[in-house]
Amino acid sequence: MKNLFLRKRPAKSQSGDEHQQGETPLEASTESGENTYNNEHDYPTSETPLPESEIASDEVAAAAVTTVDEPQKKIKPKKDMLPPYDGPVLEVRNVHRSFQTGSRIIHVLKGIDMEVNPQQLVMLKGRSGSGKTTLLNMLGGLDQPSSGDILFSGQPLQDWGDRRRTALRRKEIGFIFQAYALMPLLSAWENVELSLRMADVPRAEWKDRVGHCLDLVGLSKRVKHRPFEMSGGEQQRVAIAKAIAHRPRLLLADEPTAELDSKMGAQVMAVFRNIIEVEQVTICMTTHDPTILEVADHVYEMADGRFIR
Ligand SMILES: Nc1ncnc2c1ncn2[C@@H]1O[C@H](COP(=O)(O)OP(=O)(O)OP(=O)(O)O)[C@@H](O)[C@H]1O
Repeated sequence: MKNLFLRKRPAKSQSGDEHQQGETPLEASTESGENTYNNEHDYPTSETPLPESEIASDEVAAAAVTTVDEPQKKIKPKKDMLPPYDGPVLEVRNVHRSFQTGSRIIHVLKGIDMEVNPQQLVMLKGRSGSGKTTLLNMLGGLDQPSSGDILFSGQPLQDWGDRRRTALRRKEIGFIFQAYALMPLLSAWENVELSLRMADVPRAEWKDRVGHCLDLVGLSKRVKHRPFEMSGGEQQRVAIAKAIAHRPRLLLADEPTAELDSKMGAQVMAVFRNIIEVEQVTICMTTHDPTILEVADHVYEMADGRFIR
């Protein structure tokens, strides 16, 4: 596959080795045809490309999936659930996870240590069954370690009750899945709006926020499409808009490009880099795909429940 990413950043392994970087322009196309829908939600939709300093080449400018009509605004993450904290978004210390199936105990995670810093794109790679999803579930408070600590913005999640962890997930974390997880009967706009409803964002803010998020992922002209009327890449970009709508600090993505071809996968990764800048979000994702690793700031490689690099 060609190198297709919008920005060039060194990817570091846990040992600090830097991956070799080449020219990595985003491939010059979008996967969908002309828009046939009008914007009935009355929000801005003109298509000024990213500033020149933000793009790698004219080819990229032609392809930019992240079009905006105003200089992009930096949006500060909410601080309502957590006190201000300058340290890592995630600190994982000697985490183990075992499951009991019948009389058997399966030791899946065997002493994980990691750190995810603000506005980083961190990838977990490894073979099927190595423990990536198990770890990701714990990072998002969906599961608890058998032992060890996970700190979210300095707060020990294991000391929190279920209700507080659920509130944290709703307000501070966005989830993206391999299979998009969109509501099939709702339009792109309504899917993103649903996320704001779930996070108790005041209704008065919905219109601007939904428009902004769909604009950020390059779908301002597809707001009325329902999932089955969109390509896989477009559906995943709606899922990203949905995941960031409530301004989470952390985005967790489980194999977000696994169902996509290389071009659409590259567009998704370009969107990830853009939302890190604009929304100041931090992203941790799993992948099998070696071709997307170079867009990461840091890569952790897992084998049999441990990091090997
Ligand atoms: N709830 C559970 N009960 C028993 N075993 C489990 C449970 N969850 C995960 N496992 C086991 O833990 C191991 C790691 O699973 P996990 O899904 O984390 O791997 P993965 O690296 O994400 O794989 P893939 O890339 O295929 O998604 C597997 O052997 C799996 O069967």
